[in-house]
Amino acid sequence: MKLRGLYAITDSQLLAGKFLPYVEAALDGGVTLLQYRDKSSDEARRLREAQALYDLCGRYKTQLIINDDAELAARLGVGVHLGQTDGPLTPARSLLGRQAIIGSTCHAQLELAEQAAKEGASYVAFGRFFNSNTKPGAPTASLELLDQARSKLHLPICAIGGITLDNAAPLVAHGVDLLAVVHGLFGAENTQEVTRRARAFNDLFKA
Ligand SMILES: Cc1ncc(COP(=O)(O)OP(=O)(O)O)c(N)n1
Ligand SMILES: Cc1ncsc1CCOP(=O)(O)O
Ligand SMILES: [Mg+2]
Repeated sequence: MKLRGLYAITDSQLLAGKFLPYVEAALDGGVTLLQYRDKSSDEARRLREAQALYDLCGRYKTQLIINDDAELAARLGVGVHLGQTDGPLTPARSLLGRQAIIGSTCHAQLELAEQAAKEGASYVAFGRFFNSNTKPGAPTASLELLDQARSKLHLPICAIGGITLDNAAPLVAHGVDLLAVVHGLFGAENTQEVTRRARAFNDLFKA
């Protein structure tokens, strides 16, 4: 499966009280990957919500990715996204199998991406590219880094951090395969606007 297009990421605070309708609206507009990102330690809620997303993704033929938690991903039989402090990639690959999508945060460092590629990552993620409400302190990455990554890596490249419809086009022009978005997608006033934004993000890959 080609990893290219919109990568929607949930946010428990932003989506409080409208979690499933907003996610479904995004899937309706077209989502290549959906990441369940919940930084709480409420395991029961995490399992319940991840299961609900799994069911929804099944209906829309979208791939679900769990942030941080390879055990939960294994329980559901889906992919995982691992940051630099979320545990090593190799055991996660053994746990989840050859087919599973495993993503790796590489901040703004090409060396981290090369290492992740060696360890069997399915995609590498750079960012943040812009000011982010969700993770203001994330290290900043540049378009030049994307150019270097594109020429050195043979893996899908994901960009993250403050991405909106107004600033995403240059990222795609510099070789990004996946646009990972929280606020720029789910910070919308209503579900119709979420769907419109999802479609518009995907259209950037057709230009
Ligand atoms: C697609 C994607 N890219 C980067 C991240 C950030 O992961 P990490 O650095 O582990 O930070 P948290 O998201 O866990 O706070 C991501 N989640 N998804
Ligand atoms: C998880 C993460 N990692 C780097 S920036 C970021 C947050 C992305 O959210 P937003 O699209 O709202 O900036
Ligand atoms: Mg993490």
